[in-house]
Amino acid sequence: MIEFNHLQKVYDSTVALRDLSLTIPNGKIFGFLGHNGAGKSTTLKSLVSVIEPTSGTITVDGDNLVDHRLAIKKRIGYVPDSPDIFLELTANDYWDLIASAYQIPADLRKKRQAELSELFDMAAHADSPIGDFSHGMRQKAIVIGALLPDPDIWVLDEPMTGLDPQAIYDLKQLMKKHAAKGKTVIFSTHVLATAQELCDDLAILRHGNLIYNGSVDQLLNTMPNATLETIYLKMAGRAADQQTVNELEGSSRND
Ligand SMILES: Nc1ncnc2c1ncn2[C@@H]1O[C@H](COP(=O)(O)OP(=O)(O)OP(=O)(O)O)[C@@H](O)[C@H]1O
Repeated sequence: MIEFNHLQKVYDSTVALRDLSLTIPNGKIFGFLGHNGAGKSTTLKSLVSVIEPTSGTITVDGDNLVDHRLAIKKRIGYVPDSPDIFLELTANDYWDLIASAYQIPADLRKKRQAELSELFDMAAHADSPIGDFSHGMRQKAIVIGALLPDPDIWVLDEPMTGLDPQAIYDLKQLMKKHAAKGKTVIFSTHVLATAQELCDDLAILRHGNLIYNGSVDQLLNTMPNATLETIYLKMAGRAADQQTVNELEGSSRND
C-alpha cells in the first residue's frame, strides 16, 4: 500500500501540490486525472524519487520513502512523461543499464526482454540508438525497460501518448496482467475512456488540490447514465460545478 500524507510541492513561486493525502492499495490499477498543470507528474515524480516534495511524506508498505529510498526505488518501474532520454544509447544499452541497476538475473532479463521486444515489435531495433527512434518507438523502449525488473509497482506518466493503436492495446493488456498478479499499476492520463476502462481507483487533481479519490464505480454511480468524461468535466472542467465537487468529496470521504 502506498500512502501520500499531506504532500506539498512548491516550485519557486508555483504551488504544484497542496496537502495531498491519499492511499493506493496493492494489486490495483490507480489513475491520476487532471488538466494540464494539475500536479499529476509532480505526484508521480515524488513517488519515484525524481523530485523531493517540499513537505509531507510518502510511505510504501509502511516504509517511509526518505528512510528506505533505494529499497523502494528497486521495487518501482517508471515510465516518465517524456521518452526523450538516453538518446545516445542503443535500446539494448538502455536495457543493460536497467538490468544492472535492478540486478536482474541474466536468464530472466533475456526471457523478459525477448517477450516484451517481440510484443512491441522492437526486437529488430534493439541495437539502434534511441535517438534514431520515432516518439512511439522511444516510448516502447522505455516501457520495456520499466517492465524488465517485473516491478511490484509500475508507474507510468501518460504512457499511451504517441503509441500506435496496437501498442496501446498491448500496453493496456500488460497493465491489467500486472495488476492481476497482485502488483500495483499507477498511471496518469488525459484519455478518460482509458481511465474508465482500466482503473479500479482514481484521483482527480485540480490546481494541485485533490478533488476526488475513490473508485471509478463509485464516481459513475453518483450520476447514473453519465460517462466519466461528463462527470470529470463537471468536476475539473472550465465550468466546474463546486457543488458537485463538494458532494463527491463528501461521498468519497464517507466511503
Ligand atoms: N520543474 C518545474 N519548475 C517550475 N514549475 C514546475 C516544474 N515542474 C512543474 N511545474 C509546475 O507545477 C505545476 C504542476 O505541474 P505537473 O507537471 O505536475 O502537472 P501535470 O498535471 O502533470 O500536467 P500535464 O498534464 O500538462 O503533464 C504546473 O503549474 C507546472 O508549471
